[in-house]
Amino acid sequence: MALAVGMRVLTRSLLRPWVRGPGATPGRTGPVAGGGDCVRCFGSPRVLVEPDPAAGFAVMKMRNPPVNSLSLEFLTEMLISLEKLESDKAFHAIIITSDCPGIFSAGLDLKEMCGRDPTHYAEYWKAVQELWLRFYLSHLVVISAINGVSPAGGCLLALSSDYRVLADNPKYAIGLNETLLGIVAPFWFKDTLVNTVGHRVAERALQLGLLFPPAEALRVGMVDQVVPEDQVQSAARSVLAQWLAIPGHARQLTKTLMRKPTADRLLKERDADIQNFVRFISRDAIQKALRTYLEKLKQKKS
Ligand SMILES: CCCCCCC/C=C/C(=O)SCCNC(=O)CCNC(=O)[C@H](O)C(C)(C)COP(=O)(O)OP(=O)(O)OC[C@H]1O[C@@H](n2cnc3c(N)ncnc32)[C@H](O)[C@@H]1OP(=O)(O)O
Repeated sequence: MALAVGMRVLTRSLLRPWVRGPGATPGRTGPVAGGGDCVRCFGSPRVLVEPDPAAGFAVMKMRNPPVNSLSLEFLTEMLISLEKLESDKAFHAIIITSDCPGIFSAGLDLKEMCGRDPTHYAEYWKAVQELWLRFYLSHLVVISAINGVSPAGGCLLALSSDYRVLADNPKYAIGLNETLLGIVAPFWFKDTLVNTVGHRVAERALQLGLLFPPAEALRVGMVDQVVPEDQVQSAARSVLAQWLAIPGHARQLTKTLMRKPTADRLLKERDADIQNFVRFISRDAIQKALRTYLEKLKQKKS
């Protein structure tokens, strides 16, 4: 409920023509990454959408610096942008990528799960569920152009796409590393991984909290393609052509056929999953583990 209200308010206030660059004003043209001008860009503070309606797709750039952690506001803005693209018949596909150098997404925002009250945890988890359901079941072709590291929730986002292109940089590890934080990936994270890499690889990866560097990620099927870093966007665009050449209704129905049973598991027990999350995350031992992990991240710097 709170999410629905929040989304309505944000839709009105944030989805405006978006123009990049200092001093830019809505409605004017601004420069876009990779050169050229972006006349039709729109979005919100944390999500830049570069549409190419003639080609039938848009690029959704995550820019929640420093690490694209999936805060409540950021999740909400992503959902709104996705909804806008899904409701426009000009778009058949999106490419998700990052505007934060070296980071695709650091996953769920640990600050949303630490030191807050149960009402907040419930609202946050509902938004996380919603993001996964919307991306996983989107009728659009969703391609991830993974141009940075993507642990845990960042990996889940990539796994929810139809196709993953990863930049070949040994630092750009991908995986569900929850156990390293002392937490447990919920069943729908696990199911999404199993559907991608199979049961055995998922079982080992989940228990050990493995983060796979590009060559390994390709070998186990976590990603579909590894390309030189400067080619990740162009490779994503090239592969899109193959997906868009398939009759849309047939591809969409097939996607639903493949994914709906997995999504239905969560849909059937959504409230119970929220209660479970709130109970789990509120435990003193879990709060302590998360605080320690955040502290370690800080200490790494000094
Ligand atoms: C029954 C239910 C069970 C619960 C299930 C919960 C499922 C959870 C899923 C998740 O996604 S949990 C999050 C997992 N993410 C990680 O483990 C990544 C942690 N971050 C990193 O490893 C690194 O930050 C990085 C992404 C590799 C980037 O490294 P870099 O050296 O470039 O930056 P840092 O100096 O480490 O970080 C900058 C800044 O950002 C803060 N930060 C990093 N990650 C997060 C995060 N996930 N949430 C919130 N904040 C994050 C970090 O603390 C730094 O902050 P400051 O020190 O500058 O204040």
